[in-house]
Amino acid sequence: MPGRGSKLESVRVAAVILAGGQGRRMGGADKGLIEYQGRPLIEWALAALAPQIDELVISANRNFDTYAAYGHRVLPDTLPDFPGPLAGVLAAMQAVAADWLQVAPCDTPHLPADLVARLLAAAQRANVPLAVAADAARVHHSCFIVRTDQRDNLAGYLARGARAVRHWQAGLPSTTECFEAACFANFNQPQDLRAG
Ligand SMILES: Nc1nc2c(ncn2[C@@H]2O[C@H](COP(=O)(O)OP(=O)(O)OP(=O)(O)O)[C@@H](O)[C@H]2O)c(=O)[nH]1
Repeated sequence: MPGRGSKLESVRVAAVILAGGQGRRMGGADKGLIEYQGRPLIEWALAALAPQIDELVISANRNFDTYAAYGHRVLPDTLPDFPGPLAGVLAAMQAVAADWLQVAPCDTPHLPADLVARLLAAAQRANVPLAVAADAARVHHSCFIVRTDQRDNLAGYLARGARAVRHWQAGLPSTTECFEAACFANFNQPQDLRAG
C-alpha cells in the first residue's frame, strides 16, 4: 500500500462496497445507483475508498454492467435469496488477494478519508482481526475492517443459517474506532435523500 505509514505498507488491503441489497425501504430501488447531489451513491463510496486501498470490488446482485463500468470487479452473492450484507462480505473475502478487507455500504456517501488507515491501525494495535467504525453514540456494524483469514469463520456462520452482522462480529475478538457521526449519514428511505 504505497505512500502510507510503515505499518500499512506491510499489509495488503482490499475494500468491498456493498450494493447487493434489495432496497425495500427505497421501493425496491438499487440503492447504489440512486442519485445524491447529482451523483449515484456508489460514486461517493468509490471516491472515498478507492484512494485508500490496493484493490476494490463491488458487491452487487443486479445492474452488473452499470457497476462494472466503474472499472472494478463486480461480485454477486454466492448464497441465494438476498441473505444480507454478510453474503457480500463472504464473496469478497473469498475473491480478493489481500490480508485485510474494508467493508462499507453503498448508501453512506461521506465516508472518512482516513477510514481504512484508522480501522487498520486500531485492529493492529489491539491485535484483533476486526475493527468496527463507531461514533460517540453508536457502532456502525456495516462499516468495518476484517482480516481475510476469517473467511472460513464467516462461511461457517452463514452455513448455520445465521445472518446478523453484529452477532457474527460479537463472536470475533474486536475493537472499535470512533469517527464523527456525520461520516455515517446514510440513506434507507426516500425522506433520507430529501434531508441529505
Ligand atoms: N451483497 C449483499 N449486500 C446486501 C444484502 N442485503 C443488504 N446488502 C447491503 O448491505 C448494506 C446495508 O443494507 P440495508 O441498508 O438494509 O440495504 P437494503 O437491504 O438494500 O435495504 P432494505 O431492503 O430497505 O433493508 C447495503 O449497502 C446493502 O446494499 C444482500 O443480500 N447481499
